[in-house]
Amino acid sequence: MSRLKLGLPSKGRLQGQCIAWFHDRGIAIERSGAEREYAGTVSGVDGVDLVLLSASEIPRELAAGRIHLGITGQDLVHETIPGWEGRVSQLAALGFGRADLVIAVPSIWVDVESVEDLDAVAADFRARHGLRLRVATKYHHLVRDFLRKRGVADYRIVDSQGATEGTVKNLTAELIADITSTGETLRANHLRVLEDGLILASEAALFAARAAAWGPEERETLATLCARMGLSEPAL
Ligand SMILES: Nc1ncnc2c1ncn2[C@@H]1O[C@H](COP(=O)(O)OP(=O)(O)OP(=O)(O)O)[C@@H](O)[C@H]1O
Ligand SMILES: O=P(O)(O)OC[C@H]1O[C@H](OP(=O)(O)OP(=O)(O)O)[C@H](O)[C@@H]1O
Repeated sequence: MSRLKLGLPSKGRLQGQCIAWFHDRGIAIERSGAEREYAGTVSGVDGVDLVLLSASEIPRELAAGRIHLGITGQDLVHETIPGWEGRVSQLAALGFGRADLVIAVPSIWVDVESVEDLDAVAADFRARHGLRLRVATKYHHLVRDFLRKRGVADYRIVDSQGATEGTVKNLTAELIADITSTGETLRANHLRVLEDGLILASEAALFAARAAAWGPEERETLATLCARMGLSEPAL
């Protein structure tokens, strides 16, 4: 029998919340093997194989159709899959893993309150230093789209895959775009979110891959899963 591949985060807070979400719907996800072994089983529904992946790899696996279903953050799907709506279908937003992708500037930039103000800062920075403002982020596509729509063009992206809030202090960027939830990391690093600097309010969501091999058996398993989860079946 062809089996449906379900991709879940391999560790961290998202994994625990995913397992709890399925548990509440009568589906048991159990890690198997050694504590650190990335293997597990799904029971309570037939025909599902578990694939444990880094949250940031799940969008790529969905886009390629190597997994049929996957749970990860909307921010990662929107960032990683160009034209994501054509390649995956969001079955449900799950209400956990909430975080905001925001643009934040040094708190001491008292005159910079909005994205519009950034344009003036960028022009000033260019005039004084002959350089473009540097925005540190791992969300290159989402940040570019957001700033383009708001008419900010005189900047450059500096890639930062972690500890992004530290880049301003380390003088590798003038401002940042990153995920925040409590805001503590921003505050601790003397950064302030622009008043209209929310790029995306993200949460974890269940996605189905359009490119996956949806044979009759996988479709039947999907129908069973959707019924169990109280979701309508996606058109794939
Ligand atoms: N406070 C938070 N900090 C970071 N990510 C958060 C937070 N709250 C929710 N998230 C979400 O969790 C997801 C990232 O999860 P995680 O940190 O496990 O992924 P990752 O960094 O790709 O993991 P890995 O280190 O395995 O590659 C993103 O979708 C993000 O929006
Ligand atoms: O608003 P807060 O509650 O302070 O949370 C936000 C921070 O948490 C995340 O980092 P994480 O610890 O996941 O590590 P990362 O730098 O590798 O993303 C995120 O990148 C922020 O730095």
